[in-house]
Amino acid sequence: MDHFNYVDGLLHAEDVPLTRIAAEVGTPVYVYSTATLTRHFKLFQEALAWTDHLVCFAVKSNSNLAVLKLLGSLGAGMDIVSAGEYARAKAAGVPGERIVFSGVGKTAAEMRMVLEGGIRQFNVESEPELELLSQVASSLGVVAPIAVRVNPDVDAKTHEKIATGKSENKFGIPIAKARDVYARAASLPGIEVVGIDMHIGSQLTDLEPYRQAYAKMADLTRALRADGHDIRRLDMGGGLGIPYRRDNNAPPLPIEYGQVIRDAVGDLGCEIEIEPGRNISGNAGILLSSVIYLKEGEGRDFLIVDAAMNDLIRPAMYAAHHDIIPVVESVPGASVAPFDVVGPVCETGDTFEKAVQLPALAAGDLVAMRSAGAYGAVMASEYNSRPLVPEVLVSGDQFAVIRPRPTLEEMLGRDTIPEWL
Ligand SMILES: Cc1ncc(COP(=O)(O)O)c(C=O)c1O
Ligand SMILES: N[C@@H](CCCC[NH3+])C(=O)O
Repeated sequence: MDHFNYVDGLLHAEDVPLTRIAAEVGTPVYVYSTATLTRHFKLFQEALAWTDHLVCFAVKSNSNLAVLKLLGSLGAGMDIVSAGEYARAKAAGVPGERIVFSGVGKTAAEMRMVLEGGIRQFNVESEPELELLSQVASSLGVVAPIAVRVNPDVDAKTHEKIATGKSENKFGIPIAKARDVYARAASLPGIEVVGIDMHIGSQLTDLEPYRQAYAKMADLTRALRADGHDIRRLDMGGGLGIPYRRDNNAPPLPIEYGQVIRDAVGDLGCEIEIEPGRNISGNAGILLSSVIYLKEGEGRDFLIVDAAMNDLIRPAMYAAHHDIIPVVESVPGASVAPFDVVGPVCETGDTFEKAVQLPALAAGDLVAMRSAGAYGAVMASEYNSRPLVPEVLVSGDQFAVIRPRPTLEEMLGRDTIPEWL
């Protein structure tokens, strides 16, 4: 359930008609709902209510400070993968003890920064990273709490570019090596083992891969405890999928996912961490866009809109589907026709979807691309020198611009021309 609905034939974000946002902010623009973000976050809290837990929002999915502030104020922790995301989480008021640091390529500078600023745990992804972290922590005279990210060699059954739990993927330490790596970790200065971490992929629509992975995690917990390690936290990763189409079978709910976790590791007495991103932010956002032209092609008609692949790259990058709907609801029974919905960028790949059934639209009419709150704005660029797409947050009948559209002057002002040219 989200909070983007037709009211009297006009698409609203909560109580705000999208026409109002388009008129005041212009298009293209991302629009997020505080009510949906809040609801989705709370569903995860409820799913883990049976135990001590921390829901760490995956900042990569939507890193706007206002979004982080909202979730942080509800009690969310943050899963971060860079110094930039750490700085954002802190700027949004999230304390270090609620931030976990994931990623295969953490640098010494990043380690230093988070050790000085406060961090709940490093999810260590390789032996060289472990050695470097030990050196950095020792040089600062502090102890780095760690979980080792273990690669369980499980097929997450998702798009190959976002599956992370197979042995051929770059992530984590092979599970067969885990006991050796933990032994090494325990022997290193500046390192304290606190738990185990896994993350097998994104947009999972089946719980079975989780079951397989978490069963391996339970076995590993017992083995590591037998080896003398104090495993007290289990980070189960993120990845629970969302419905991108209104009409298909919905993926499992957070409550069902929470039950899978409970069945697998509930008897171990560990604190549970999870790292959902898309499931919280994805359906909490839409990309609002205006029609520029209707163009008749040979055998097909194009709807040329003012959003493009630089604003929402998922269709071009993963052949991903986003429902595209008119902001003025089509009257039941009115004629619809197929349109290829495309942006202005100079690539054929700049196609949101082919043959979308839409009512007759004219230049200036608004459309919304749904399910765009995750991996939308965060993956936007200024390709074709198009200004970075702005973002708006709605709450009830009010809205605020939470990232303004840069002016052309601001964009030009970021480059410098060397004086010797
Ligand atoms: C380590 C880690 N945690 C959490 C996530 C969040 O994934 P999702 O947005 O699919 O929940 C990701 C991305 O797949 C990730 O790499
Ligand atoms: N960017 C991807 C998800 C990546 C998940 C990163 N861990 C997407 O849009 O589906």
